Amino acid sequence: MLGRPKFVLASGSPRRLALLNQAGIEPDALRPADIDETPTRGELPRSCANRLARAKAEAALKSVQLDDDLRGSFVLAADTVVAVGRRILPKAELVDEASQCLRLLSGRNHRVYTAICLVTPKESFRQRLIETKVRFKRLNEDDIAAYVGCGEWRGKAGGYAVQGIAGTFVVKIVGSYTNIVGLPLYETISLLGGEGFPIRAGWLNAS
Ligand SMILES: Cc1cn([C@H]2C[C@H](O)[C@@H](COP(=O)(O)OP(=O)(O)OP(=O)(O)O)O2)c(=O)[nH]c1=O
Repeated sequence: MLGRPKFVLASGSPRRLALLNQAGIEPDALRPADIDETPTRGELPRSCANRLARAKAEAALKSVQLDDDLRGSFVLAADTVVAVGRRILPKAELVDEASQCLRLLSGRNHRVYTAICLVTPKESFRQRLIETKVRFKRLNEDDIAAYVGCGEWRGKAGGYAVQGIAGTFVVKIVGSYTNIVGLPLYETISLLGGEGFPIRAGWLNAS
């Protein structure tokens, strides 16, 4: 009998791995893609997320094709973009960037887009774009200074981590919570299941 098809996660994000594990999927390999994630001039948030998820999947596929053990795997990549209107917020690395993001997000709605891109063993590309609307409470300068001091925002789109202290800023979420953290589980699992990946196989040892 053939075993379960192999699964490669094209991501270096510990959050994406943890979310997949939560769904009972243990990747056979991680192939983070080292690509330039700068939005192009005037690029809209949805297009940016779609383009980067695809580019990450393509880069990982190249490395999978060169690996005798992994050839023919499912490959999954994702990209998360936080936006206020048409404006894409950076993946904050500096205190100033994070503070500016939080000033923009304070007391208003923003959108989090995660694009997922799945490459099937036959090398078809399947893509989905998921949108979540988030409303933050009003943040004053003291709130912002205290938050940037905690550091959890580093490397995160929009300069915050909803799964951390920033969860206390959330007044309302419309849509998928896991989409904000970086991998929309319902849509990811539906996509994988629809392409014949045995989703429930990993549920046996869950506790
Ligand atoms: C908004 C938000 C984003 N994030 C994270 C998810 C992603 O890891 C990151 C957005 O950057 P991405 O470029 O989507 O992902 P990444 O560079 O971290 O990982 P890779 O490209 O290797 O897959 O921000 C949170 O963890 N919590 C949040 O609330």
